[in-house]
Amino acid sequence: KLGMAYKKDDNFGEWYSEVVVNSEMIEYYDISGCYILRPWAMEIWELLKEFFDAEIKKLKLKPYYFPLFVTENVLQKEKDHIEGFAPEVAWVTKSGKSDLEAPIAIRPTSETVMYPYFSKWIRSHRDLPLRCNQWCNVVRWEFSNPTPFIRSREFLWQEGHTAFATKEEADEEVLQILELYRRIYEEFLAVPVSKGRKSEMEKFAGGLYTTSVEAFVPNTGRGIQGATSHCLGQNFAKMFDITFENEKGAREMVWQNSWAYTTRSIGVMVMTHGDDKGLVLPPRVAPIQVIVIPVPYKDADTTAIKGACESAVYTLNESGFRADLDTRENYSPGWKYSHWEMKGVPLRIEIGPKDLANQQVRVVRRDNGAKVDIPVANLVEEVKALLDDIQANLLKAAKEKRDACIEVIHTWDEFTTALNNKRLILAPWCDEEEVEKDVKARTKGDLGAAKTLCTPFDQPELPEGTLCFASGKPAKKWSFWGRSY
Ligand SMILES: O=C1CCCN[C@@H]1CCCn1cnc2cc(F)c(Cl)cc2c1=O
Ligand SMILES: [Mg+2]
Repeated sequence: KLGMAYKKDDNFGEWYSEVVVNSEMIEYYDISGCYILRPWAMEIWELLKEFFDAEIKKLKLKPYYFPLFVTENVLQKEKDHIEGFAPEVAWVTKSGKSDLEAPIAIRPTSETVMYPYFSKWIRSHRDLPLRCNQWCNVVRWEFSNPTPFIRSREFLWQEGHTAFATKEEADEEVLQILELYRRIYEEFLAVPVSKGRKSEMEKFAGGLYTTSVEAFVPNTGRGIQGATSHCLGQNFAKMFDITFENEKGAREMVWQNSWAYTTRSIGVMVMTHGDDKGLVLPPRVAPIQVIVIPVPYKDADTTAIKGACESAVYTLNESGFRADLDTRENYSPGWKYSHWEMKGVPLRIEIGPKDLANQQVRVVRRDNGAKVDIPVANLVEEVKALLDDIQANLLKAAKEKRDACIEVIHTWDEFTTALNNKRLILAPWCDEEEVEKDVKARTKGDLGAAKTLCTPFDQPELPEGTLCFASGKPAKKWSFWGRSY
């Protein structure tokens, strides 16, 4: 399929659906909220996983796989943290024609699946730290508008679950993982994110505190949680009796963390960089970084051109780049240019008779369309420089766009104006939950209410006497507010 029917700035929702399908990342499925992830998406997921898994292995995480299914009474074990979630739990009630004795839930997350065994495995301080990670799918039967990658009823994630003897160790790991999430977004997906702490109302109810990396989608003016790293304190240790005998022979409860990022990260990247020609891939997550296309001429030496293409691909692959060539006879070069632009391939190399004669290739950048002729002898170093520049350029452009959306406000009127202008709001807040609830109530509407996105670790100076924009009480911190996904 060539060309886009929708423009990003005219009809963002339709544009997004079209990009993820035309770039061959997603195939729609006949169950609402479920999507087929095709190679162009899975290869990106695998590149992210390769980085993240190697990094957590340096932190001594061990790979596990726990069952998909959890019994009702085990799932209900942690009532207060799941009471709000009950409607989204998917249940298996039959096998074949016969009813199951008791319904079995499909995991929406794995605390209740894992922690009874943490209790069994952890006896002594010598069993700590326990560091468990699994790469799996989870199911949450949500009803709000399903969106490929962003909000689906089944998604892929990694979930880390760790246990330590001391709070200090847990606190440290929360931030180590959060930094890895920042790197996933900024160094791989070229998406700027803000590290911060969730409010008491927005945090994971079963935990002690929640940190997150928050992204922003300028086209919709909505914040979006990129990944989350919780300190659970000793809450689950108490609930599941996860205790250990310390060096002095006394029994203590463990301190736990849990953290995750999901295939949502791919959707955020698509929304951030895509344009009206389709997907734009940051080189570090591009399944193909360079596509080489022969440009045959009527009486040109097509064999020699094809040979030049093959040797360019070979040289680039030998140098560690993901290069491929498109020698399909049944498509014109022009068709191929549009096709690979739609798929977001960072660099296109064209080789025609003139290029052959001059021992050069024509390189075209997907991010800004710039064309440059480079000598075959300099191919590897020039391609490396271009890919590095594209990676940096995409992050820089996205950061500038996100920063241009940030509006610092001080009063309620400024807040509502900024909200209606699809801004990412930075506001002084008294940090009272009642006020957060009040803002939600006062901004309710069909676009959804405003909420706190996070309190950024990087706090601007808060002058003495600054008042909360919503309550007029003394402000305690700057927080990001806005509508969200
Ligand atoms: O965010 C993470 C990181 C990885 C492990 N889990 C935590 C908390 C997950 C919260 N959460 C999120 N969604 C849920 C949906 C549900 F249906 C039920 Cl029963 C529970 C939950 C739930 O606890
Ligand atoms: Mg949810």
